[in-house]
Amino acid sequence: MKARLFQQSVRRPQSFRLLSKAPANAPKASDNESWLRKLGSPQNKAVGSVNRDKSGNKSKLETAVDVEPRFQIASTPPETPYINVKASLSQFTTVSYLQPKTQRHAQAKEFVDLRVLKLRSGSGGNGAVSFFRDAGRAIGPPDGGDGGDGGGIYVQAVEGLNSLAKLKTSYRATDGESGAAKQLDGARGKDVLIMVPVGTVIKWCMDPIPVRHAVQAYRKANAVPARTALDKQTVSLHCTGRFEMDQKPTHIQLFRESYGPGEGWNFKGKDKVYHSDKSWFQELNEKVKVYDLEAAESELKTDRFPLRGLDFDKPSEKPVCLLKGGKGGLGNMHFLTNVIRNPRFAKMGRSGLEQHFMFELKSLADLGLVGLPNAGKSTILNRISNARPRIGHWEFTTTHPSVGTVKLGIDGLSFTVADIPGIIEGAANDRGMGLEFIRHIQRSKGWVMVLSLGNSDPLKDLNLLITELGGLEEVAKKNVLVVCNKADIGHEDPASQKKFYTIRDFCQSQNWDVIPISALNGQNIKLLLRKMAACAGKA
Ligand SMILES: Nc1nc2c(ncn2[C@@H]2O[C@H](COP(=O)(O)OP(=O)(O)OP(=O)(O)O)[C@@H](O)[C@H]2O)c(=O)[nH]1
Repeated sequence: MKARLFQQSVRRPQSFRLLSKAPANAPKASDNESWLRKLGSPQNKAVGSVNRDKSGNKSKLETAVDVEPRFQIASTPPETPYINVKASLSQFTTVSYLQPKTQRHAQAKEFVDLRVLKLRSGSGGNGAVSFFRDAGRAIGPPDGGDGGDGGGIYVQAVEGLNSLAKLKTSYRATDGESGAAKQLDGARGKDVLIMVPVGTVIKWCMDPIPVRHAVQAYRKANAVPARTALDKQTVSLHCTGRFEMDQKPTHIQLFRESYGPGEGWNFKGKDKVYHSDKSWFQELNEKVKVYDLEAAESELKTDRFPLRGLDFDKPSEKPVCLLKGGKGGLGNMHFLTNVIRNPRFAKMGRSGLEQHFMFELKSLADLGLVGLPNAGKSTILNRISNARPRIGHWEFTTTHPSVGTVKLGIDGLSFTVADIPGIIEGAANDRGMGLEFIRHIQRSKGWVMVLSLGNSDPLKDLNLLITELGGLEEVAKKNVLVVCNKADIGHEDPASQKKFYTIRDFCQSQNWDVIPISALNGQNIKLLLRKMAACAGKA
């Protein structure tokens, strides 16, 4: 905490009756000296991670390295004060941001479930250099007030929103105002509050511009899809976390570009060169260095972001701070001592923090409907819920997810179902709609895989779905229900029936539930609802 050494924070000028006397709240050299003494010397101060590793403090992009897909620990304390993590770039950016802007904007009009935002908190205002003056006194004690703290960036999840479309591309909180004469502290910068829908996950991400360039270069050299290029490039991050036990990285350390200890002075009248030569200034500066180090240490403690992101899966009780504003600088009244009678210098405010974040809206549906295009997912959702997704006999009628609520009519029991665009072979490599919409079913307890018995080989379709969703192991993490739709097509034909039995046998081998239905004719829908409720964990 900043030491305010004399009087309370003063926001309004005082009126003085005795014009030639210094004001009653004028700073006292003895108070200032006792504060400076208490700070101690920078040598004795454990500076922790502040000074170390300044050059490597940024997230770094590296190319063409084969890495583990998740977070790989590169080096750990005590060599560095951080757990250094290498991760594939795909963890910290998104394929859709590699597309040309025009394509993204066309999609943005329809449904926005992903945004990359550039956020910046405000810098602190500068401390003022000023001296008390009145008719009877040419120059009185220093009375320069402190700069106000910069505004912060906050996020709050609220009910009633269902898209990220209204978010701007960048937000900037305002800087704190500079301090002024008569011990006036500058006003605090204005905070920015970003409202997001419940279900939003915020992840730290790389600045999309260098990423786009790096990926383009990699793809040119290797002729691979964008997702592969992202997977093959790594980003190195300084992380904090549990050091003692298993060295588990939990937070990404963010770094602001503020001045170092002993820097950040504003001089008035005589300049920096003049002051740097003076032993009284050097002595003072040595002590103020400790104040700067403490400020930097406290920034390092707050400037951290969860490695795996912030999940707003319920409305937030109060706004959550993403980026804290910079601290205001000290006014010259703090630097009056028995030796320094006219401090013509004050501290600058500390800088704000600029970072990119990825906002993803992940639906909170209990069940996710997945299937190849045209399998009949939208028809099913239409029949069983209040959702009205588009139905068409052409592929990819569904271009964005829709969520419907299914009411069972028993004890008010209900569950929600998300329909996402059809998955095709190569989706994992961004063919078709890709796997961009998978986020909407990632939270779901159960996955309902919809197959069309009208297709020639539904078992092949099922295997394709499993592969594109990440393999059996990934799928097995969910409750699974396989729905064989379009059972009306050739239902009396033994060849058609055989298709269903083959699927049924496969499902039995996986311990998955299976049901034949006709969504078009409404056959077997009641039983389907019961099975879906069980799959959603509601029955
Ligand atoms: N015969 C028959 N046709 C069906 C059945 N269910 C859906 N259809 C038809 O299949 C076509 C595709 O249905 P949709 O519900 O749009 O399929 P979808 O899986 O949502 O398709 P995408 O939007 O491409 O993902 C439509 O023409 C439906 O009328 C069914 O049980 N029997």
